[in-house]
Amino acid sequence: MLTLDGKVAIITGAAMGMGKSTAELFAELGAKVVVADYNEEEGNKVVDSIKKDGGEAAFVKVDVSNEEQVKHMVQFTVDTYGKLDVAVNNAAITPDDKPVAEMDMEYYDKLMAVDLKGVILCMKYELQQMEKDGTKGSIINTSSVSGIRPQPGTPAYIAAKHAVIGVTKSAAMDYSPKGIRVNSVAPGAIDTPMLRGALDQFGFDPEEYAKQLSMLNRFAQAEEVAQANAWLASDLSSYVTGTVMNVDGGYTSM
Ligand SMILES: NC(=O)C1=CN([C@@H]2O[C@H](COP(=O)(O)OP(=O)(O)OC[C@H]3O[C@@H](n4cnc5c(N)ncnc54)[C@H](O)[C@@H]3O)[C@@H](O)[C@H]2O)C=CC1
Ligand SMILES: CC(=O)C(C)=O
Repeated sequence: MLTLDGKVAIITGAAMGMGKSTAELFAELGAKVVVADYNEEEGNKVVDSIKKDGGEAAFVKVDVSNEEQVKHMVQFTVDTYGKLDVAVNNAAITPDDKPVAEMDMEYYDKLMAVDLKGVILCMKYELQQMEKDGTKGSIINTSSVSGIRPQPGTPAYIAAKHAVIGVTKSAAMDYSPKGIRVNSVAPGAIDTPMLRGALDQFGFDPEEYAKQLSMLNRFAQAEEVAQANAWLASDLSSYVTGTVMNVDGGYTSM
């Protein structure tokens, strides 16, 4: 049976979207959850709702692009729940919206700092903690179908999401001998505030876009990505490391 009973998990970007659904599902499956986000108000609402449903959760404010704050996030987790077993490095900002020759380099720097450096910083301190404690943990980094099969006009996001897959494989290679598994998840079109924002930005019709981006002809709900995260976090995936799990309704096979 899939259970996260007894595990302590950090989920970044857990105030909204897939991070929120992942935090809620992990708590339902028995994990103690650290909801990590820079949106304090929404993050605390997620904690309150988990606690109301009988789960265990705590909020920590973090900007994942800030090394000191990421270090604090991991220390907070250990101070609050005594250890760290699982991390879902999911926080990211919205894709850019112009081809390379028109790139806004200020937004490029901002996006890279959150969507790539943020994932690396989180792994750095999570791995240090797991190594120190001898924990055979599981780390899941959120990439995207954009890390495999690019969409037009989003070069910075595509670069970051490809690199998330690369750095996941690098960490898997270095830390699997210690029993720490590192995988990435590549969501397709998932109905979250980020996707709705991107559709607005490009003026795409949601119904048409869903058909183009999925064999199933629909957007996924955030819970459907949370389910993949839960499996990778659990002992049921004990022989899986260094992989990319596509949760995209078949898009990358179309
Ligand atoms: N929605 C979609 O269709 C897809 C999303 N993704 C990826 O899935 C992940 C989650 O995306 P969504 O749930 O759609 O996004 P969302 O925009 O709904 O939620 C992102 C969360 O990250 C937080 N966040 C942003 N920057 C942060 C920072 N610097 N430090 C801490 N927290 C920060 C936000 O406050 C928010 O709670 C992201 O990595 C995204 O790139 C990948 C493929 C498709
Ligand atoms: C937001 C995102 O990652 C998409 C639409 O690929």
